[in-house]
Amino acid sequence: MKNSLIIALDFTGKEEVNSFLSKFNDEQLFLKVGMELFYQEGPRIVQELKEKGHQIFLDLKLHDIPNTVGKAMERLARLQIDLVNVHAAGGKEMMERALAGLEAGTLSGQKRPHLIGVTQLTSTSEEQMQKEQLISATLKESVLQYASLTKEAGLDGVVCSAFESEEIKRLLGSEFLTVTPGIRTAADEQGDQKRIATPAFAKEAGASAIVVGRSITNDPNPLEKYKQMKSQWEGVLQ
Ligand SMILES: O=C(O)c1cc(=O)[nH]c(=O)n1[C@@H]1O[C@H](COP(=O)(O)O)[C@@H](O)[C@H]1O
Repeated sequence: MKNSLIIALDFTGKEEVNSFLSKFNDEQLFLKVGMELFYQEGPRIVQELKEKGHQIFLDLKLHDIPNTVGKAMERLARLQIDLVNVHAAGGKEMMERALAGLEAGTLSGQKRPHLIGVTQLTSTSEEQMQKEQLISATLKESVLQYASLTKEAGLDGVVCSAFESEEIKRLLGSEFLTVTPGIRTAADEQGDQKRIATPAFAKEAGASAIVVGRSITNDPNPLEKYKQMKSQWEGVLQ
């Protein structure tokens, strides 16, 4: 889990996924299955990717009443994924029930998937947060509050931007996971992301893992781009 570069498979379906992965010469990867792919293909896509030896971050960002999220997590645990998330905004009780559901659903002899809480989405700016969510704190304070709540609920870490990672680790300990999306190289398009950082910046900030989607998936040579970003993340000079 730690030090992983997780590729976001934000594709419309299995065919696109297979064509993308065929360029990686059987390399074992850490892959993120998100809403788009999961809603199209269902749990089977997770099983198929696991059978090929990949690790899976199932990014469904659950956010509902505690009972519903707890029961849903019990089902998701059966998929034997490596990492799964909820929205921290759902509250401490919801997160506690999510964890309990995940534990209840994990088969004996299997490892419980890591559970992390999404703080403020990397597509949210401070201005937007203050205006739309009526939060008068700074964005960093809001992320730290969600991170503390997530830790109190017993979760393994958070999703945040690279800009908040260092402080979260300082406050909540180096073992508390910070998974950071919104990763771009200097040449990449920002798209809808607001808090973007390079792989090297995320490494400096002590991030546990980075999540990269379009920078790799939209590149004409995804394998090369993956290797480039991975070596920047791992601190190898180009
Ligand atoms: O939970 C996530 O993975 C997530 C949280 C967040 O705050 N921001 C964020 O971008 N993500 C996901 O990370 C991926 C980023 O994709 P790119 O912007 O294309 O690199 C997408 O699949 C998002 O759903």
